[in-house]
Amino acid sequence: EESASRSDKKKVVAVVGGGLVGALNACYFAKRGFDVQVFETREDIRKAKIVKGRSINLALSHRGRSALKHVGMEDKIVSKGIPMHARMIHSLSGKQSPIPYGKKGQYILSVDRANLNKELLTEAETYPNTTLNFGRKLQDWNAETGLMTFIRSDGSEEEIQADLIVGCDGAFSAIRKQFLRRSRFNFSQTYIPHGYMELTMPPINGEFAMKPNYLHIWPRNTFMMIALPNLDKTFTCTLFMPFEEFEKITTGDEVIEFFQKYFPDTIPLIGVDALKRDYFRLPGQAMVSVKCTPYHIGDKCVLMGDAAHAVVPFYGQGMNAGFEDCIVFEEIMEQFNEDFSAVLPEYTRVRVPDDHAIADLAMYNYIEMRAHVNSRWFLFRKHVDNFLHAIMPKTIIPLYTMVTFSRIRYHEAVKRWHWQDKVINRGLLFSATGAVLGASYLLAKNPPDITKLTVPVEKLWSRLMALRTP
Ligand SMILES: Cc1cc2nc3c(=O)[nH]c(=O)nc-3n(C[C@H](O)[C@H](O)[C@H](O)COP(=O)(O)OP(=O)(O)OC[C@H]3O[C@@H](n4cnc5c(N)ncnc54)[C@H](O)[C@@H]3O)c2cc1C
Ligand SMILES: Cc1cnn(-c2ccc(OCc3ccccc3)c(C(=O)O)c2)c1-c1ccc(Cl)c(F)c1
Repeated sequence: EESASRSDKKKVVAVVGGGLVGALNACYFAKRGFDVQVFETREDIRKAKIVKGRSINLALSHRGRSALKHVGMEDKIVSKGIPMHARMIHSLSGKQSPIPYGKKGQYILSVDRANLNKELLTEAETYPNTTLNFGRKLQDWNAETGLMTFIRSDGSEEEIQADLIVGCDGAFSAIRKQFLRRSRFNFSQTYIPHGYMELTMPPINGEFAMKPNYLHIWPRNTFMMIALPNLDKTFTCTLFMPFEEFEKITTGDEVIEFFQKYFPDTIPLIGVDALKRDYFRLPGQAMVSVKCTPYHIGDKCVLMGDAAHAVVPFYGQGMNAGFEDCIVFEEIMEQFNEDFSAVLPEYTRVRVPDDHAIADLAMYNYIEMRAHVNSRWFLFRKHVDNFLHAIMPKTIIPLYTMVTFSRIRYHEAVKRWHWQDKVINRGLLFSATGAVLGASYLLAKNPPDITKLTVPVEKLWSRLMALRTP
């Protein structure tokens, strides 16, 4: 058994998983002077050949930026991100309607996933007390002794001891497997019936095919598509659709027929041949929601990122929540002076309600968008949000704003959202009652000739309800 501890003065922290959260976490623990060992299944992605046209991007917002800032990485990552100041809602007719996210400084950033991971690994490696071990897949580990067994790329086994194990090995975490064997460990996993597929929208004459500083959204109830810009002037489009719909489309012509029906404006932008080719490159990918508690075992192991809480991507918060895990853990390490026996239980107590809240919010968004949201309803909802926020800025803060542009704890944002809903409903009830009483008084005083009413009330009502139907 090989002991990883090089120096007796500082404890050994093993970060399992060198993805986005693991790489950032390595920086946090290294900054504190721990002897950090990162173990990642994949080979070093910085040495892998560039896979052209496979740029996957993510929306980085305030929570994630705050976590990056703490280890001095915010400016470097933001400088390679593309600001998206508003949503651009695409209607079926191809009409594009921008709705700002908020005040000038409130924008989200489209960042390249692979580059972000590489930058964070490189930053972690700049700490002399950090070692990155690639080609290591965690096979098993012992919660009492902290002894881990890794399988190397050549099939050989390697045993490593650590004082603290940080499980950042994603939604299908091997670290979490041990948790599942323990009493009073609560775990839920839900696959949703939708899948996702990424398609690339190339530049036209060297320029972006659409306006770049927007999160482009095509809300079609059951079907949704988004597009985020990349530095190479392409857009990465993500199509969300039920697996049974993916399975119905089996030929290139059926792909075009489908896009003609739901996303006609994107056909000339993505290209007929590219659509027919890229659509069959990979099948629709699954999306899973994982919730569990507690996040720790004794003073030995803690889960962070998707290993602790995989969320469906309908809020663009998965990575942001995982990054915020790092900064919350850091704050508790400071508070309890790095005493793991106090830090780990406190981290579970503080963080579980928030990560469960964002998991629920993301699922709520998915269900809400799938059921009601077409372009008219999306526009209506967001204009109402922005209007109420404009007239009562301290009282009404849109939920999306609290989640995306603040570090209000996720579960507090949900509580406030419910409170605001009550205020609005009471307000609407009050003003509706007032309007009815006032109108009745006026009607009683001088009754009009109702045959001359230009737009009968039922026509108004049917127009409002039409916003909700596709
Ligand atoms: C379609 C889609 C769109 C998304 N869009 C956004 C967005 O816009 N904004 C946002 O904030 N989030 C978004 N997310 C969520 C985001 O991708 C995840 O939350 C984030 O990648 C989680 O990071 P992680 O490091 O916890 O896990 P991962 O990124 O999954 O990294 C886990 C790492 O652990 C390694 N590993 C796994 N098992 C082992 C093992 N046994 N031993 C050693 N290493 C192991 C893996 O190789 C991987 O490198 C999206 C997700 C999806 C699916
Ligand atoms: C990647 C990313 C970053 N943020 N968002 C996001 C999510 C939801 C939103 O509103 C929900 C709503 C609109 C209208 C009515 C109810 C709810 C908004 C918004 O307000 O602009 C933005 C996404 C995203 C991810 C997947 C899909 Cl499918 C999608 F459309 C967007």
